[in-house]
Amino acid sequence: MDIVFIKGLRADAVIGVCDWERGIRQELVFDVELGADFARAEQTDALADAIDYGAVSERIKQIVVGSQFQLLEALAGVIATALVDEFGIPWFRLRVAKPGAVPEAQSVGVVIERGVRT
Ligand SMILES: Nc1nc2c(c(=O)[nH]1)N=C([C@H](O)[C@@H](O)CO)CN2
Repeated sequence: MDIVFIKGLRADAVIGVCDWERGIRQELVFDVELGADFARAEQTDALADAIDYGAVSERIKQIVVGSQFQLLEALAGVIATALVDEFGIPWFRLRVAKPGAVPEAQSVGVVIERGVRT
């Protein structure tokens, strides 16, 4: 399987379970690996035959800035649904980091993986 990746995509959201988090926006950082088969894009050299990392990035940002979840898991789940339903991606791994949530940690967050990696 080939991979299209997005690393360090930043977007802010209302996110968190604590009262103080409900009234602020916090920056989240996304790393995404998208499974692909490059065979057709290699032949045609056409973006239409590739997973457009720009379009995927824009969609993730759009979801994030409009969201108000408590848990990172819930936000990741909505993004996962979009990756499957709107982009038809057969396998992906999505990491959502919330820097600063645990001051003693460099970063914390969640990783979800969906689909079958071939
Ligand atoms: N698995 C998770 N654990 C925690 C989350 C979360 O979204 N997923 N969130 C929090 C708080 O919002 C924290 O970031 C601030 O106190 C704690 N644990």
